Amino acid sequence: MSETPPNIILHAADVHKNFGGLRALSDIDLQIEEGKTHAIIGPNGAGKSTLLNVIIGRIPPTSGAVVFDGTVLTGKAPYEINQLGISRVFQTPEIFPDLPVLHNVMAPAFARRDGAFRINMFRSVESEGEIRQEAEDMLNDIGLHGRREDHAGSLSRGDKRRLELAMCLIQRPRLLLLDEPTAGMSRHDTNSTIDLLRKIKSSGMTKVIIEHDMHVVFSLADRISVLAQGRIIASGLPQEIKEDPRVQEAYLGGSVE
Ligand SMILES: Nc1ncnc2c1ncn2[C@@H]1O[C@H](COP(=O)(O)OP(=O)(O)OP(=O)(O)O)[C@@H](O)[C@H]1O
Repeated sequence: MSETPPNIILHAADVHKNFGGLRALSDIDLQIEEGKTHAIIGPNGAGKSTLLNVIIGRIPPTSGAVVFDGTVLTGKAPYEINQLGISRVFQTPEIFPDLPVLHNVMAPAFARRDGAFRINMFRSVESEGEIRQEAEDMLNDIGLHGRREDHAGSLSRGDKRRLELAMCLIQRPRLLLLDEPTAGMSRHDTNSTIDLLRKIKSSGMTKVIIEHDMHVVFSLADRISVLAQGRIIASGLPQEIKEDPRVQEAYLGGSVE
């Protein structure tokens, strides 16, 4: 009996991006399988953030296209791409610093339910028991429940990142893009974030993760693609990538562990 072919939920096809004379991305062909965690690794300046920005519509590619579940994303505005079910956790957390932590998580849950943010949303917050409960459960999962009444701006950098992750997860995206989700976190917080990301794996959410920390990469990734100087030099299972001499070479002769 033949195996069912994997469902490719995202395909970046023949993507190129030039910044003036600089070729930030060349010949990118990246296929992301539905339900998997796909890590993109590579040295500084390899083009990882540029690739993520092309996927979410923040940067138009010079040529090529990105297709999500049969829909061409290229040319769409970031909010349209978000409405298709793609969320991204940024390197610099995008939160509402003057609002309580709990309301930060409730806001995107309202947006998911209503399709857009409503100006006076928080007037009806207390009556929105279901959403409040969902947000509280999410804060419990992410370890921030004890801080729910504090202003988000007062959180540590690592906690702000976890809050932003909660804000993305509560939208229940089909594809979650994580740009160095554990940067700035202590080892303890990094490990709890790994645990949380593992936990949501069972929900079937597809994740693309950019990460420098190899402990995080090898704890989470089902597949890894390696970018170097704007090109994908290797793509495969974690063990294959670990043993690939081209990857070792791209990391300046260091070992990938
Ligand atoms: N807006 C921009 N204008 C001009 N050059 C840019 C721009 N954004 C990125 N670059 C350049 O494109 C190349 C790829 O950058 P990018 O930030 O995508 O790499 P990266 O792999 O994410 O690096 P890091 O791991 O350090 O975050 C770099 O040479 C960078 O200087």
